[in-house]
Amino acid sequence: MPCGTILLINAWGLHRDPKLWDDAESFKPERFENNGESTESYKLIPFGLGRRSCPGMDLAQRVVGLALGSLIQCFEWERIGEEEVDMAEGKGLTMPKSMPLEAMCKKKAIMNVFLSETVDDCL
Ligand code: HEM
Repeated sequence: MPCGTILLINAWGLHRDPKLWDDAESFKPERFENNGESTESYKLIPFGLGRRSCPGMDLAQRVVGLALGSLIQCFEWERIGEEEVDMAEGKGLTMPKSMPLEAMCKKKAIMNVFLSETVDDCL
């Protein structure tokens, strides 16, 4: 390979390779349970690897977990109809959904306490 060649890693392909993953296309968060202790972690590179990997990785992982956890804890979520959510990928570097996600959410009882306390605190 000539000196100065720019090499791009196909993370999309790597993350779906059936030679690397058991049941590669399925959502199985439990497969990462022991991630920190295993060399398996090098198969998952959403933040890149090495000297130029994402410096915001720790922040992003905390914020995404916190935001997702809050949405699940504070709201009941439902599909808008009987059909499964269409997870087809659209075009683009950031893997947008081809169909926008539409869902219904209803605040859980815990939110009444939270909101009334917040309002009371402001008065
Ligand atoms: C889910 C959220 C995020 C993802 C998936 C992500 C992913 C990435 C990836 C794949 C790279 C390129 C790494 C490489 O070239 O090998 C990168 C670079 C970078 N990211 Fe992130 N990132 C995220 C959030 C953030 C946040 C929150 C910050 C800052 C607060 C950040 C700052 C940067 C910077 C400055 C670079 C360039 C690093 C360099 O070129 O040396 N990122 N990110």
